[in-house]
Amino acid sequence: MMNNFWRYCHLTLAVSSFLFLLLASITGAILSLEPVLERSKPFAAGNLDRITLAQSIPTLRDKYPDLTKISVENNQFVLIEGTDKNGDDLKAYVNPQTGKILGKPDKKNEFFQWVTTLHRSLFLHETGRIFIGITAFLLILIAISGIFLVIKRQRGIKRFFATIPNDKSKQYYHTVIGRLSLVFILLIAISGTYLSLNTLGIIKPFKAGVEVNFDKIQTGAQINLKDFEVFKSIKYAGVHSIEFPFSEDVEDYFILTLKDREIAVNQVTGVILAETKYPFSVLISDFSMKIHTGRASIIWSIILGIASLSILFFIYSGFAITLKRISKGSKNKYAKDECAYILLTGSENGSTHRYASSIHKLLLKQGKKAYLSSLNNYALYPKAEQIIVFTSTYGDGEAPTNASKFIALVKAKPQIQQVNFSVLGFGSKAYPDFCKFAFDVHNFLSAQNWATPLIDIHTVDDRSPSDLLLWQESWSQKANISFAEFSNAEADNLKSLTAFTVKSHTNIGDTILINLKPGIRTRAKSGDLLAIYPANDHRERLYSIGIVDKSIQLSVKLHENGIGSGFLNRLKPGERLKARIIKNTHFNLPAKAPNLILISNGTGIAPFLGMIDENKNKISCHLYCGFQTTSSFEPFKEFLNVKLRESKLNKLNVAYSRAEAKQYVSHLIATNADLVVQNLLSGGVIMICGSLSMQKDILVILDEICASQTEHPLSFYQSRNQILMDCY
Ligand SMILES: Cc1cc2nc3c(=O)[nH]c(=O)nc-3n(C[C@H](O)[C@H](O)[C@H](O)COP(=O)(O)O)c2cc1C
Repeated sequence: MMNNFWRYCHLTLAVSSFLFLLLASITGAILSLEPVLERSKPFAAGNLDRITLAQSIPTLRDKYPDLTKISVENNQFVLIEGTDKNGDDLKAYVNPQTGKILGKPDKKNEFFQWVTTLHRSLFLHETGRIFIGITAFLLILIAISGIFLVIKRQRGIKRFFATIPNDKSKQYYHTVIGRLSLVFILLIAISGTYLSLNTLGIIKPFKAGVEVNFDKIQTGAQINLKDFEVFKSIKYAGVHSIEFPFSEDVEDYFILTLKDREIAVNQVTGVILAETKYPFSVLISDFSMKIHTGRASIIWSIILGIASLSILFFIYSGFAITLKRISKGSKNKYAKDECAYILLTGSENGSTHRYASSIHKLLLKQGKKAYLSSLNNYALYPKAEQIIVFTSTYGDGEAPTNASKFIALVKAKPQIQQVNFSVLGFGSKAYPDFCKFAFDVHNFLSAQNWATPLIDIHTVDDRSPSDLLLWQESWSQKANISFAEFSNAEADNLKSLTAFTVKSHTNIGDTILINLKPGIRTRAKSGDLLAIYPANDHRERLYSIGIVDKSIQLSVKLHENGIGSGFLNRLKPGERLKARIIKNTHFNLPAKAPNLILISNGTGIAPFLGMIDENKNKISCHLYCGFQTTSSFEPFKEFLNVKLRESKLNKLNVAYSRAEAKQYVSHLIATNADLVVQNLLSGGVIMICGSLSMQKDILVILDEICASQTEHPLSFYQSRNQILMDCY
């Protein structure tokens, strides 16, 4: 919520000041060149922090007796004014130690003068200055809201400069360049605002000047200027200007305008006649001027120029990001009340919405009545058969802005009729809470009595084509929607087939166990999927595989009239099968898990057989599997007993739903809550494979265990890859 607040502030301020900001930053970038060009002139005296007035004034006076003023300008230019020996006006830059003339001041560059006026007042005098002042103030607020957005995005101030995953998006560059330049922009904005307050008279200007008490001026023997104590103690670097006495009369005196005070000095005795220290406001004005104009140093003026240019980039990228967000809205052909397919999206920057939109188009092309909207527009859908949620995750595993109210809306308005749902989460594993909001939505919908999962939740890491393909495959099978006309070039490339040889084929009851010899170049892991095309057409069937003794093992339940299981059932040893492996990386044996709990029902045990066989490090591994009868467990019994003896499996727990105690695997989990807690708290992994209804029951139990016995909800562990699921 806070994130939205800062985002809306940032956007509103940027929109309201956009034109003036554009002008101010273009002119600011141009003006930052002025000090650089000035500095290139050969008038700099150098070493002004070492030369005292006592070392300089006698020499200059000697050389130029009618000197009236010395000014120290930016870039260490020392300007003298007065009249020369011929009585002509003298105005020149000099070396203060030798008096050598280094050059004459040029007329101020007309172009820079023009740009300066535009920058300060837009040629609108007082009105323009007010607009520019307000713009500078808004820029302070934009920079502050930007800083808060970066802190929020980076999950804390300490991680302000931590790496941001580079997805090459405008948002990435907006943030990365932003955090480098925000502090400089803030300084430009604060100093600009202060200067505006000064010129507009809102901060009362300080009346400079020293008041000399003429009655107290004393005369005496003329002391040489080089011996004036006050001149000895003041260096050029601390001087703005020195006004010389008008005549030799003792009542005329030197006026020294220094960085922090003004003093009057007796021209005969060298005594300080009066001194006025500047108030803090003058020092701040002076500092603001330096900061804002870049006159303090050439490096600073270059930084200012870059910061001004970065504002132009922010204006461009900020508006591009906003336009992308706004353009997410698409027109629906059918009203929500007449649609069977409801596609709801949670998307901050539009990529998730674009993918959902392409699925929407696919459905419309196939004559389906489909409706696309954002999760926050959730409503009652009287004709809905399926709700498909496509959502990204933001912040600390939070909902994107257009999905923040979804869960509350569903609670308030449950659907009347039974609806199937599926959730596709978009996220990035670069964040600790991978797809957390998608898990939250999936778990929440699973617990609604009107909602039944059509397929298991799927996640997409950094828009991975293979992850998308995996979802497409699963969803298209269950929803009976062909993706043949769905254009996704990268995904299509993954579709080439390989030949596998059948090594063994065993039927035990209604279970078929098949071992396939992989091709030389086949790379497969337990938990990956094997896609087969039983009718040699677009119809595809997917089976979870286990790798046992280097061969691919399938455990398939034979269904009456099942085209996939029927086809596999007819295979004979030695025959070749054309199929392809689909990587299912989210369901492979985790490399670093300290312990494992494997939960399956029916042939969902298939990938676990491979994983147990792969458990060469003998990490603690508990298997909970559910079967209908003791005979359906028979095909796996011997293999698992061997693994128990080899210590690759620590404990085997079997539940029979139609024999013995008539239990489901979920009952076994409920009675072993302590093991679940131990596993989760020690960073272990729980893997679930089998039917969606079993998954639903298990998730309810895990949710209760997490809520009552750990500090975090279930989705916390899901988003940290501690709960891995592959159900169908
Ligand atoms: C500021 C920020 C925070 C993010 N936080 C997460 C996160 O906590 N978990 C996650 O899985 N992905 C996170 N992501 C990645 C996005 O969810 C991912 O890039 C997604 O594809 C963006 O989809 P969208 O363009 O529809 O918003 C984050 C991205 C950004 C820019």
